[in-house]
Amino acid sequence: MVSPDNTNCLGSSVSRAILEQLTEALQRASCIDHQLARPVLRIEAFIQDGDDTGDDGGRIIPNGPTIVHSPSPNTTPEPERECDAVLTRRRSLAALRLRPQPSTVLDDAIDSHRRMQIAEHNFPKRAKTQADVVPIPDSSSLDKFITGVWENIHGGVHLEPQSLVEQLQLTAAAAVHTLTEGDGPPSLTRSANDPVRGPGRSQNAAAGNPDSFSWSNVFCRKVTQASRTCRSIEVIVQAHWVEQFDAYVDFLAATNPNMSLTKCRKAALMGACRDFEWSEKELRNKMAVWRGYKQIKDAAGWAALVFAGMGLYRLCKYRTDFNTKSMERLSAFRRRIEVAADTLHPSWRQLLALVGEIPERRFTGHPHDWVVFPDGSDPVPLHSTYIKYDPCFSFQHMDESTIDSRAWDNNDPRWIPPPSAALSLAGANTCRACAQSQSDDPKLNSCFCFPSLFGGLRPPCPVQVFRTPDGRNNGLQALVGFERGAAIGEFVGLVTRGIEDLDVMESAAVSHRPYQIWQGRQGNFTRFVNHSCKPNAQYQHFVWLGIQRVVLVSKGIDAGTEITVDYSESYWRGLDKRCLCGEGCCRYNGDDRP
Ligand SMILES: C[S@@+](CC[C@H](N)C(=O)[O-])C[C@H]1O[C@@H](n2cnc3c(N)ncnc32)[C@H](O)[C@@H]1O
Repeated sequence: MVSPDNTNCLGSSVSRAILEQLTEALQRASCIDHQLARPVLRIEAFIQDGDDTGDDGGRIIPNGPTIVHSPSPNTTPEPERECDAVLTRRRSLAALRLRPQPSTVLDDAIDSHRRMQIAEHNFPKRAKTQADVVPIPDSSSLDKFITGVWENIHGGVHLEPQSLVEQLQLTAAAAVHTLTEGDGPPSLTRSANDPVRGPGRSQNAAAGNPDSFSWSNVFCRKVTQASRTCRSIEVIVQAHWVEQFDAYVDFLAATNPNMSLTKCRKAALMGACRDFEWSEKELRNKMAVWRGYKQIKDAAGWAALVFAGMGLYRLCKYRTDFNTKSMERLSAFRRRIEVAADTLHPSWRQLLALVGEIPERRFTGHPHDWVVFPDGSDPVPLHSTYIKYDPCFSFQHMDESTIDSRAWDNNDPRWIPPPSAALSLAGANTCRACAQSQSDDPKLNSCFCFPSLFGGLRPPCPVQVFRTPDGRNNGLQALVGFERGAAIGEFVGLVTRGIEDLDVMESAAVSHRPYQIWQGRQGNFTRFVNHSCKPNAQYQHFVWLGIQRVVLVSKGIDAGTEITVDYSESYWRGLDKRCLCGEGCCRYNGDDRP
């Protein structure tokens, strides 16, 4: 506790220091009245634990005008004094400081590049981080592992065994060009001890030129892909080795009936140690992890191992989620992972030739040509799930809408004129949401409202068409989480008009020219999004290069949940169907519906 004397001392010290520090701070910040219309002075105060010697050695903390009650200065050597200064700051008894101006400019800049700025009434904004919000528990190691697999399959991983050979060739080419300058591919870097050019000439003369940069990009991509392929090969070979080890132990046991199983294992292990040239401890440690790889393979198949992310080693080393229930859960993903791997990476199975498996592709076509089952049953072809409704069912998957020429004479009804003279002066391809310029060329594009859809590559979306268990036929499931405000996909199909009594998206770029987007025969995965009275996504207009698009935007979706939207009142009105969303707030499940 602080004694009355000390309190008095502290009081006068505080007042004096406040005046001194305020004067100093206000002098330094004299520019305030030029920048602010109505400047307000804010002062923060805090009291911390500290010693109560009563010594009024007020010192200024370097990062703000502050008064601190601290021990008197000492005479220790420099380095120790520095430590002491840190200690002094930590042990401060009381302090006051001017509150820094919030950096609004910086915050705005970050926001505008990440998310579209949309009118409050219809855009799912990012969730606010509030202190009183109940924290979402971290997903389990197994969930993280599964998410990692989906991200790799739908991300930039390319598993081409051929890339290993290419890597060797490219590395050799680069090595040659590190020594000889001129013809062939440009070299990447020069070492400071370059034997040809001598020390001091560390930079490649060609560095910075576009050809060199482009070649460097390709080289880096190929080496990264080759390394990724090597990593996949490593884990499948190690999982396979554990199978070989177990088989050898069985062989020893069968051929040596007098040997106990433990002795057989030991014999096999010692033989392996000799060949690996590792100690028993080293091999045992490695084997424990490799056995984890084998268990993952047994449950979720080779594809889960091949496309595993960085979490695989951790999962297998610490085995936090290795129990029967988890492995059963994992096995429900086996076929689903295969569908995605086979359709998006048709040559991945070639890697399995290394472990004696027949690399035959099981699922062909488009990833959404298959309907998967959450319980892990075998996926079925998409058309088979519509035969009973439409014997002639067919569906063409496409990434861009097509214009029905009979309805629109190839004049895209989604075109909208620039909204104002000011914007048109800024450029016809200026984004209406972020005011940045839009281009399909990533080098020229500056609009990052929906970067996964517009202005760069459009990677495959991590979603699967799944069989609903409750009579809604198929639905769309998110394989990874989509944060609030993130684009899931564009609603694409046939841009037409005049369709009646079929599910269509009604829209209008200019009020007198309504159009419809019909997904009955062609479109993308958004065709499988069901209605919910408590949806986790919604459709949103977005103008890209002067053409109105309809974007499916997340309102916050967890991995593994069904993606739903609200079809709206006008869809259900007069329709001879009941809503099966199952939500407590369901508006269209009874006879009393409008
Ligand atoms: C755009 S499709 C959605 C995908 C559809 N479930 C399928 O298998 O093709 C719309 C149709 O799905 C069904 N549907 C979607 N949401 C539903 C819901 N909440 N309750 C009942 N049926 C629904 C209706 O048959 C509707 O006509």
